[in-house]
Amino acid sequence: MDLTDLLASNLTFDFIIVGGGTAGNVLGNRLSENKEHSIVVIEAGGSNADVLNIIVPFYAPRATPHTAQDWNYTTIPQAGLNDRSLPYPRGFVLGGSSSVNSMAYTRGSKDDYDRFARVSGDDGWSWQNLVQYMRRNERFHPPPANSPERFDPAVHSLTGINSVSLPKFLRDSDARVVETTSILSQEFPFNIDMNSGSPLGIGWTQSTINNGSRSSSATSYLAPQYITRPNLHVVLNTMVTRVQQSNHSSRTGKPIFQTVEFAPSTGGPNRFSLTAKKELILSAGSIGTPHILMLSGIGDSSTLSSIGIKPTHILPSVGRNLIDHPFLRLSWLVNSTKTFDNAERNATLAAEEFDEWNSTKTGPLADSASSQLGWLRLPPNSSVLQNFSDPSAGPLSAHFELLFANGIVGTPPPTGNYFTISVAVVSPTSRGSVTLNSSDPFAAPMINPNFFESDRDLALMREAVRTAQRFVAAPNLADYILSPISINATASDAELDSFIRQNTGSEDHPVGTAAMSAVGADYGVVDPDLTVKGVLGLRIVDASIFPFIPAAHTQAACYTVAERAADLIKAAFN
Ligand SMILES: Cc1cc2nc3c(=O)[nH]c(=O)nc-3n(C[C@H](O)[C@H](O)[C@H](O)COP(=O)(O)OP(=O)(O)OC[C@H]3O[C@@H](n4cnc5c(N)ncnc54)[C@H](O)[C@@H]3O)c2cc1C
Repeated sequence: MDLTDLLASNLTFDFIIVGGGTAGNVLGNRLSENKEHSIVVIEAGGSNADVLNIIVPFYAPRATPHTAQDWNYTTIPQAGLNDRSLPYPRGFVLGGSSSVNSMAYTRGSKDDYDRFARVSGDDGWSWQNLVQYMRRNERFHPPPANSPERFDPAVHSLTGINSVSLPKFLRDSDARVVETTSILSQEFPFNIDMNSGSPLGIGWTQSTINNGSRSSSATSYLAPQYITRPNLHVVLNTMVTRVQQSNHSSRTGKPIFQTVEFAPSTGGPNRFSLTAKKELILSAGSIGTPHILMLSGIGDSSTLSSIGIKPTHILPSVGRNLIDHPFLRLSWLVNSTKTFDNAERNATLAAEEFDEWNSTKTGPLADSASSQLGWLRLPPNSSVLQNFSDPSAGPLSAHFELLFANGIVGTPPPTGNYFTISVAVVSPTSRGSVTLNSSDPFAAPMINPNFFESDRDLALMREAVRTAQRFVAAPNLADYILSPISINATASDAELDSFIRQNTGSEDHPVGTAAMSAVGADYGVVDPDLTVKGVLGLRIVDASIFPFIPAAHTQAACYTVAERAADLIKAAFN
């Protein structure tokens, strides 16, 4: 429904969920399992249906940035990146970032979740206790029985809601990458299944793809059999402008924040409001959630007062602790004509590929761009680890990631064929922020991922690049790799640092801006049950609550958090 339908309906709701994104739609689905509970999900963006750049897996890089499905944010100038500002995509559409992301589905390591449990003091966030929720999320589509060993069946669930699958269309670089894992097995071991809790090594990418089309929280958790539930309502094109105190508890005196104020996403002066009968849940993501909290006066009181927002509840951690993965693409000219650069330059070939996808949901467009991922740690004797303490969650967590692709992701140069290894620092120590310079809810917040604030992250990125350069120097790739188009393996550290600062962007994984901490901690925004500290009626369920960033792409963790949160909410209102 749209806002007009909602206003005309006079409906009331037990649960109001702000943001129909990755986490929000999990909650919409799970909470509406109880027919007695009425739910509304309020989403700022529009429908995901019929948007080809969302549906066709290989078109994912076209879904953002700077599109109608993107919030079109830009970071503030990054001191660590030669003062460049970066595009900072977030899904502005039903399904949120799960509708526009690159679909890699990586849970992360046991250590990542055990650190969540340690810092929150709640063992429910440990790997062992979360596996059941990972399995509720995942509906794995095993490849045909005769395909080569590319996954461990024991790791996967066939009965969850969100489709996950392995690449179906084999690309020219696939066999070369896998062969290198046996030729250089010491440094680049093959990992049969990176979702086992022990991700280290190189293995096949698992992606949120359902028979050749994207699986997002909108296509899975809001599939027709769920969205037609009479107690589940989804309102599109409606921007939540703040949350408001509706009452206070006569028993504890604590303020109750169960009212939400909203407006058409197109803007204008009109404001409407609804009060949840049971709970208001923010699932607006790592940028949207702290933005709404601060607009509501929940945050650091002096900063809020300085931009004319009346503080309503003091929680200085709101918007702090922004953590993201710095990301850099490296490409090499190769001695092969079978890369996906060809179709980017040849309209006839591109049309043929689209026709194949359109008629059978197969072919090169039915998979994402990256068929293998690698999760690697520095060797224990690395000088980086001698100069800095280990920033990872533990010995099972990677320091950096390699993403392999059979061509240039995006627009290639006019001639040549390419192989790409993108690299990312996945155990970063830099911390950034989301702040406001305006009380106008339609003004973008100031986003500062603060890349390379920490020298340790720059040192890790340097090692990641050197590692990718060693990978392409493998003897089996000698007649394949011709020359680097980005940076030479002979570059000095200073030259490499300068290249990194000039070319690094975001892997689009912001987390941590409304972080969970232990009950009674003097920092953090939510308690381990994800309720906002010091108030009643308000909970946060999205990537903003992560206290640390997993050494992984972040959607699987986000789905997992939302699945557990649904159980916590059900338990609280049973
Ligand atoms: C381009 C891109 C590529 C990525 N690639 C991968 C990948 O390959 N693998 C992976 O695991 N992760 C990837 N990620 C990250 C992953 O998608 C996110 O971590 C995850 O989806 C975040 O989920 P969320 O629920 O926290 O937020 P979102 O899914 O972003 O949901 C937030 C929702 O809230 C809505 N909203 C925000 N503010 C308001 C408001 N004021 N009123 C109403 N609605 C509002 C938004 O429109 C959105 O729908 C990528 C992200 C992007 C953007």
